Parts: sequence; structure tokens; C-alpha cells
Amino acid sequence: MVLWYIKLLWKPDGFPPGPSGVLSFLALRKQNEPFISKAMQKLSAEYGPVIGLILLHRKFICVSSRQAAVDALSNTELLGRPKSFDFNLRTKGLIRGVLMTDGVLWKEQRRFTIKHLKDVGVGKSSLEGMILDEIRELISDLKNVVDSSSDGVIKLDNVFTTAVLNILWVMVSSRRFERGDPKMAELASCMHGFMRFSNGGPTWLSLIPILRFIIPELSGYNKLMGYIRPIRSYVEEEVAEHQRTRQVDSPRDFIDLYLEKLDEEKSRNNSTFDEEQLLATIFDIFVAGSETTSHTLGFSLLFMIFHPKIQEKVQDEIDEILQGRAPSLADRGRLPYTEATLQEIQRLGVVAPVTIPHVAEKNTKCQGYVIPKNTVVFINLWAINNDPEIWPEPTKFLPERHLNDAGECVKSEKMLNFSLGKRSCIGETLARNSLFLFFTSIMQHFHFEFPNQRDVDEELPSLEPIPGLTLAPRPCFARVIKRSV
Ligand code: HEM
Repeated sequence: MVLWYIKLLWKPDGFPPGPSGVLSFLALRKQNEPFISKAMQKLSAEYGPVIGLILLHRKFICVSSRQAAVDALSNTELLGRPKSFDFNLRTKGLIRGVLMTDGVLWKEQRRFTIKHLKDVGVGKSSLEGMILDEIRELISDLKNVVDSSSDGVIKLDNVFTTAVLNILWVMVSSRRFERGDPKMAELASCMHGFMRFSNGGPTWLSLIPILRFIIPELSGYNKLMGYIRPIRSYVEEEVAEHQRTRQVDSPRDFIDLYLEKLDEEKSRNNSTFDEEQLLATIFDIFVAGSETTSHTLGFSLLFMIFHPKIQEKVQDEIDEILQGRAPSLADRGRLPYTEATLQEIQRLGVVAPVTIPHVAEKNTKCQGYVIPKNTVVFINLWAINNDPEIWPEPTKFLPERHLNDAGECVKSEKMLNFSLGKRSCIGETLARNSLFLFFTSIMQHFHFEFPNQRDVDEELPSLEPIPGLTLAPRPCFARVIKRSV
């Protein structure tokens, strides 16, 4: 037994290079970086694009180049997920949902979720109308806030949260929140806290779960449960309400479709469909879909404040092409500079800097290196978007780099913001459509700029994100000017 454990501590032949020792994983912490993506990149500068790390019997690899990332993400032996103690607290320790499951359960649930999110709108023109309705509300609210300020200086904090949550929530449960609804504010703040509990790497609580009994406060357990409980009980209430009010054969939304499936699956042995799974899937759609989209939009405002000439150019293009009408998805090809700017925002404002960890389900290889079964694989998307070999002068904000000689915006295959392969993001179409419609509409109706230094003495716009599982823009004050449309 002891020999077997000692063998597990050994780096196998062919394992990727990296710092030595059975605690080499801690080298990431030693980089003194709040962003795990940056810590990985620093180690990569020393050891190469694929690094191997060890934490006692656990093995990790960090992938920080595009080529190695494509190799890893296309490998069907690397589709597993680690058993995340923290994450599974949302389902009372059960392994459920889509984000952190694998095997047959994950395959069936992912397929069901993709298919039925389409049934309730994704990719349909009705959803485009619904997104535009949310945008109209947002614009009208923002105009009111600007009007109520004497000098147009307002706080930019979660500007897009309600609208983005509403789009998801309508598909899932046919309900929407009014702006300022305290329930919505509570849910959004819990999701924000949940996403900031870890920076993407394993937490002490997930490595040593027993800490929750010994030091529940210090280990963060109490804090984490404080985020999870309100989201969970809200989703539970919503499912119970659907059970009471649903009419068989006329599903209203994703919850009704799932409840229908539960009826169908009652007699199937080993079915992966159950009520806990429904709760977890809704939870996953929220955590994966709301902060990612709303934070990308939050970053879009900051980049425009920092690059006023680019903002003007975007607005000129929108004014010329749309002539005051609302944008539609059909306008995409007609607004190449706007699209290129949005793409550049996503390159530098990469909200999911590292993919959710993958796990080797069998012994396999990546870029010729040996990856033993159960190795946890981190793919550093931030490093790809900042690689000087792919993007000359990567720190510069240059929308032009996405335009071809004919002035058309070229959809960048070089960026992997939504990941790739069988575990790629299931909300990519919804997110891309939302980002385009929101960004175009907001630029059409408002101009954003730095406030005068004397107007506010703190919280000036900053591009330094708040670390977490997703990166968040820092709340700040800005001068917002209504544009005549
Ligand atoms: C700007 C917006 C978004 C970005 C940048 C983004 C990015 C990502 C990334 C990087 C992953 C990890 C893939 C991997 O592990 O290899 C992921 C997974 C996922 N995303 Fe998104 N996402 C966005 C929006 C959404 C939306 C709107 C939804 C809602 C439907 C969503 C649902 C999911 C789900 C359920 C997964 C897990 C897929 C799986 O494990 O099989 N995402 N996303």
C-alpha cells in the first residue's frame, strides 16, 4: 500500500517538464499572482507551453499555447472533470449538472440541455426579439440614471446583470426580474461571490474537505454555503411552482421540458435524469452564462472609455449603417469595425481566462508528453490571447487586427474564448448574439468617458480585472452622455 502510494508521487517518464518535488503545484502560488492564468504563463516562460505539476499524489498539467491547447481540447481522452468538493456543495455533495460531470451522465445531460435550450429560443428569431426587448429596457433605465445625475457622472456597476440574467431566466422559467428587484440583486451577488471563491485553481477546501468541520469559517466553507443556499432555494421554489402549474404536453420553458422528460424516464433503469440533476443544470446555466456575458459587456465599456477614438469610430459606423434604427443580427456583416472592436474586447477582456479543468479519463498524450489517467488539465485561454507570436504587440487594443484587406471582420479562429471540442461552451451562439446586440445598441445610445479627476476621487475606470473563476470588471465612475439617435 505504502509502495503503491509512493509510486503515485513519482513523475512518470515523459511527463511534461516543470518544477521538481511532490509539492511543485505550489510553484503557481509562489508566482505571487492573483490570476492563475498569469502564474501559469510565468512558469511556461521557464518550462515551455506544457508544464507538469505535482501535489502529492495528484498530477496537473497547464497548457499555455494555442497549438497545445487545440491538441488537448481535441483529445477525447481528456473530457473528464475533477470531482470538485466546492462545486458539488450546490448539490449536497452529489455529482450532477453539466459543468462538473463526465461520462454517460454528462453526455446525456449536455445533449438534452443543448437541444432544449434551442427549443426554448437559442438561435430563433423570437429570442432575438426578446434580447432586444431587454436592451430597450436597459437603455431606458440607463437614460433615467444619467438624467438624475447633474453632471452625467454615474457608477458603472453590474450595468448588464439584470438584462443578461433575464434572457437566461425567461428561457429556463418564463420569468423576468424588474431592475432593482431585491431578489435579483441577492441572486446576482451570490453568483458573483460564488465565482470569486476560487481563481480557477483548487482551493484548500476542495483539497482537504474535512476542513469544513474543523475551521468552517476560516476554510471559507460558511462563506461558500452563504452563496449557494439562496440560489439553490430560489431554483427549488421555481421548480416546485412549475410542478404545480404545468400542463402536460404544453411546456412553457426549459423547466417544463425537463419535468416532461422526468415523467418519460420514470421507468428507465439507471436514468441520469432526476430532480437534483434539474436543479444542478439550472444552477450551471446561470453560473456559466450570466457572469461571462455580463462581464464581457462590462469590459466593453471600459475599453471604450480608454480608447475614445475607437469608440467614436464604432459610433460613426453604427450611425451611418443603422440610421437610428435598432440593430439586428442580420447587421453583423454590415458593421465590420464594430465587430472587430467587439472581438478585440473579447481578446483582451477574456472573462474565462482558464477553461474549467479537464481530466484524463485514460492514460494519454499531449504534444508527445505522457498524461497519466486522472491528471487534471488546465488550458490557459488568457495566454493564447496574449501570445506575441499570434498577436504582434499583444497588449495593444487594435480592432484593425481582426479586419482583412477588404475591410471585413474575420472571425478569429486564433482565440479559443469558448474553448473547443466536445466540452466547448454550450452557450456560445447565445453569448455571441447577445454581445453583438448589446454592444451595438449601447454604443448607439450612449457615449462613455473618464470623469474629471475632481468629480470623483476614487474608483476611476481601470482595466485591471477582479480575479476569480471568471474575471470581472471593477465598478467605477464614468461620465455617460446620451447620444441623439
Ligand atoms: C461570453 C460568454 C461566455 C464565455 C466566454 C464562455 C466560456 C466558456 C468556457 C471557456 C467554457 C469551458 C469549456 C471547457 O471546459 O473546455 C464554458 C463551458 C460552458 N458554458 Fe460557457 N461561456 C459563455 C457563455 C455561456 C452561456 C450564455 C451559457 C448558457 C447557456 C454557457 C454555458 C456553459 C456550459 C453549460 C458549459 C459547460 C460545458 C461542458 O462542461 O460540457 N456559457 N464556457
